[in-house]
Amino acid sequence: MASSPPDDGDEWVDAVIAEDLLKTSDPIIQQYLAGRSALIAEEQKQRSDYSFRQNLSPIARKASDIVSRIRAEEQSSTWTPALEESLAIATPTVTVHPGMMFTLAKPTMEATRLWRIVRRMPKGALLHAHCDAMVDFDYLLPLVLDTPGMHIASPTSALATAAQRREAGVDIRFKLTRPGAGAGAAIWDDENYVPGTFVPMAEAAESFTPGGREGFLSWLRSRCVISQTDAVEQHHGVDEIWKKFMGCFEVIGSMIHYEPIWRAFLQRLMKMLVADGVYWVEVRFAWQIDYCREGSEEPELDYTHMFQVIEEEVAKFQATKEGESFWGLRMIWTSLRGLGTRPIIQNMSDCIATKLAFPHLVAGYDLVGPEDAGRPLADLLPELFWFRKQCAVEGVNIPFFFHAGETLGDGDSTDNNLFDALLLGTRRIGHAFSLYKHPRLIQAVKDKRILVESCPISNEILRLTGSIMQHPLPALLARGVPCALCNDDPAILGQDSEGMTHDFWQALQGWENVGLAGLGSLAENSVRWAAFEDQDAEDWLRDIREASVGAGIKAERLRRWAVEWERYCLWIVTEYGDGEEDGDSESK
Ligand SMILES: O=c1[nH]cnc2c1ncn2[C@@H]1O[C@H](CO)[C@@H](O)[C@H]1O
Repeated sequence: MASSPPDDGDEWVDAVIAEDLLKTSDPIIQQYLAGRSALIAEEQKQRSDYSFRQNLSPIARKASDIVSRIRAEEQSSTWTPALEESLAIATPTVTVHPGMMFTLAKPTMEATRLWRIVRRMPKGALLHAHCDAMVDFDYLLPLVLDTPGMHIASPTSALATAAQRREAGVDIRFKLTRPGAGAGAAIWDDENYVPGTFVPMAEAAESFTPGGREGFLSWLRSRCVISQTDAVEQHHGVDEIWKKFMGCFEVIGSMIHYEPIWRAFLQRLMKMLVADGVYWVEVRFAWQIDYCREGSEEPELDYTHMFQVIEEEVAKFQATKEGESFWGLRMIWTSLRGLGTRPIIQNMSDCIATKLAFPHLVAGYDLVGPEDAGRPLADLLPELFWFRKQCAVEGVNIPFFFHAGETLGDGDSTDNNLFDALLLGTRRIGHAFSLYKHPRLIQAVKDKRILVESCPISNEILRLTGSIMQHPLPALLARGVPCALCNDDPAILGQDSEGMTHDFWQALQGWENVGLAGLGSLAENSVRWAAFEDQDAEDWLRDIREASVGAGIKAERLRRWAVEWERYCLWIVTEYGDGEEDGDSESK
């Protein structure tokens, strides 16, 4: 073949082309294209969002086409190679992955039309998120600082040098003691601070250098979040980022285990979720019993008060105008998987005791912490069988909602957690990042109607994937696995907001096959697989199977969600429709 393009001036070349080349309208090419479309359509039938897509109303179809058009426009106007390259030049230590890294894309993303559209979407239920990491620090840290009686200590050293401020332990708690004036500054002073001494937090903040209160808040924030720099320096690897991540939990955990803060925390969480179109949340939490009531520095002996407060605050929120549409909140009890047998059994007992006292607030049980660091589920079998037996003895039903396969491994013990999660009867799987490598398991997950709680931004920040485009969720959706999107640890990992808009947005802009209908299906799944009430395995599966035509609470909420979805699609059409879309096309 000639390597140079035909010269425009050479008329004979055009003549040869006109003579020899088939036109797109020629039957052979038309036949080819028909076969091609049929093959694509055939494959799309296997998708888990296929039937949702098929059943779109005319308005939803039109909204979906509008969103696809806007997506394509922004793809070519905003998400250009030039933008990627300008970021690569500005940050030479960063590897620019196709699809862009989340924290680099975030400010641009939040200014798009697609953002405004996704923000408004009724997202249903948030099924996978860790309590301490759910409320934004711009709200939380000033609140903690301004709560009377809050003190700060470092158990390891003063917080004088940059290294100490970066690495030393930080403990923030309510204390009755009132040391003499000026004691707050001692924590910044290597000479005079006795490690472990609690000093008044407000005083410490005022005497912080540089910057006083503002400087203090920004330092404290840096101890609670994975910074953009931490997130993009991927050459540091999974273990390094997990070390930073665990350090954040230690700082945050200490400060929210105090009644007034816990109450405000819950209100903020629910308010921000509703504002993001999330009506229901299942919160995983791993608190030791170090929670204190207002005015007390003596930790409670059990979880009763903490759960009492949850009950009160949910009811209080639901009684407000804002909270009218909030369906509620339940907890998924979690133990730290890395602990030994004794503390895990103790924690399981606490779980059962709390379940007996607050059956409606404890939805299930899970194990958390860095999965690659162990212990794997296979190693935890004695504890898990004990738990099951003990639940039976006590007459409670606490189903499993296991994390599994949050790993890059293939056939290692973390990857194999997927087999155990399935065999142990998990109702959903948290992450299931490595599931796409397991054809037999995928079949079983579908047969048993297990939902995958996928957390794409979390997986990216914790270094399992370089960008949304490398994430395996599309492989699961294409194979028909039911999935929901979740935000995992949004306050720590960089979404910086309680809602799920960032994760939904990433899925929409990242994956051509998803589209508005795909997002709708993921949201509908979150409602369909929510644990609204205690159910035995049979009733749980029946409600998932019957979905909105069932008779129970789940069916009723699915119908309510569907009404919101239609209203939302109508809003898209009214706001962004320009008459070009006719709603007849194959919707994505
Ligand atoms: O994505 C995750 N996988 C496993 N464990 C996690 C993840 N995110 C947070 N935690 C763990 O949950 C506890 C707080 O509930 C923390 O110990 C944290 O390490």
